[in-house]
Amino acid sequence: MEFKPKDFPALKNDNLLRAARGEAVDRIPVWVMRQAGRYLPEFQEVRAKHDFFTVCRTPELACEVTMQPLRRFDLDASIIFSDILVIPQALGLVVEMQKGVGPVFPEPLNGPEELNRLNPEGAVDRLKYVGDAITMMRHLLDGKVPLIGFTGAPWTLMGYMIEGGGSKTMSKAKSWLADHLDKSKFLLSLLTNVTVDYLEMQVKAGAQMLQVFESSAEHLSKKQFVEIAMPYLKDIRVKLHEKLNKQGIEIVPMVIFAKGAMHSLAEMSDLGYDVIGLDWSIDPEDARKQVGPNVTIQGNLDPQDMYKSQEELKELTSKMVKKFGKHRYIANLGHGITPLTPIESMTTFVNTVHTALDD
Ligand SMILES: Cc1c2[nH]c(c1CCC(=O)O)Cc1[nH]c(c(CCC(=O)O)c1C)Cc1[nH]c(c(CCC(=O)O)c1C)Cc1[nH]c(c(C)c1CCC(=O)O)C2
Repeated sequence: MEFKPKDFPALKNDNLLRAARGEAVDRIPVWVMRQAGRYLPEFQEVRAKHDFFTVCRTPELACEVTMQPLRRFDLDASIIFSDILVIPQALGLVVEMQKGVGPVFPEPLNGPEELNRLNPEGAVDRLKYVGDAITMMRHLLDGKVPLIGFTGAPWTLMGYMIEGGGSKTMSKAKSWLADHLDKSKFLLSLLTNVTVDYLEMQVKAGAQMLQVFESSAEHLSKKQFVEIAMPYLKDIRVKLHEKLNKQGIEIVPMVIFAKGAMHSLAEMSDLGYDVIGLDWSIDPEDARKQVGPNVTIQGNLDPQDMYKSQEELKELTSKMVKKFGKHRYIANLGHGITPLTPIESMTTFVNTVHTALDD
């Protein structure tokens, strides 16, 4: 069956979007980063049969795993199954997902002289499969909950492309910043432009909210984050809004999640994003003070708390929700759910968010 990005079923639960826009909600919306993932046996089953990026590139498979957590838990959002590293792939770099290792680039960018290996021409066309999965998912969701699209932020993508995978120190990527700042900025702005086109494509395909993952912000000093990474985060928001406005396309809420950058919440609240994602390192009340009243905050239970007893988890979740309150708040973990998380912890987390303010 072919799915077209039109005549989408009406949204039945729009609490996520209302929270993002600062409107009143019926209940606190909750979703979980990496909610489609290895802690679910049905996800493992799909992965046993198909390579990671085959799942990303095959809309039927991507939709199946996107749907899996929604069948089990009373979530208020879905997030399309994909990965932030599809952009480096579309630019021409090979990325493999290796069992027990994570993403690996057999041939990373070894120096600024290799920037000409990147081919931004037509990159977004090569990511059309993500749009196809989004459109198919909007129809399959039947309006149950909104669908979130996402991307990696420029600095985080640059880090993976230079390190060739995850890195404890990001020392190669940071040495680009120190020794080749102009070339680094060239790369960051190339990634920004592709990202803007990519997010535009996702919105046209049916994404109803967008999250930008700056997961490697933790490797930068505050000064580097503010002076080097943040201007591109702003550019993404400004340029995307401009593009959508020009075409008369409705703007969707945007979330910035910069892991390890809780030192710059006040600065981030000026970027014009509707929602700021919090990592688990910061106290809710502290975060609210720093971002002010006009931004929605999302987070931020420590993923490790999902391994505690169900009673403790309930207690911690309930305390967190009470601190955040119902206004301008989206509940989530403070980073992705980890593979050995007991499934019942997801049920406890989600249901506790929904009932925490009842008494
Ligand atoms: C840094 C990053 C990546 N990918 C992503 C980030 C940013 C979020 C974060 O900080 O965690 C984003 C991402 N990756 C995945 C999603 C899917 C949507 C969702 O359910 O949230 C999302 C939003 C699937 C995935 N992406 C990956 C998996 C697990 C791999 C597998 O199935 O074999 C999933 C479900 C693999 C991946 N992909 C990446 C890494 C470092 C890894 C390996 C780490 C790990 O193993 O958990 C890059």
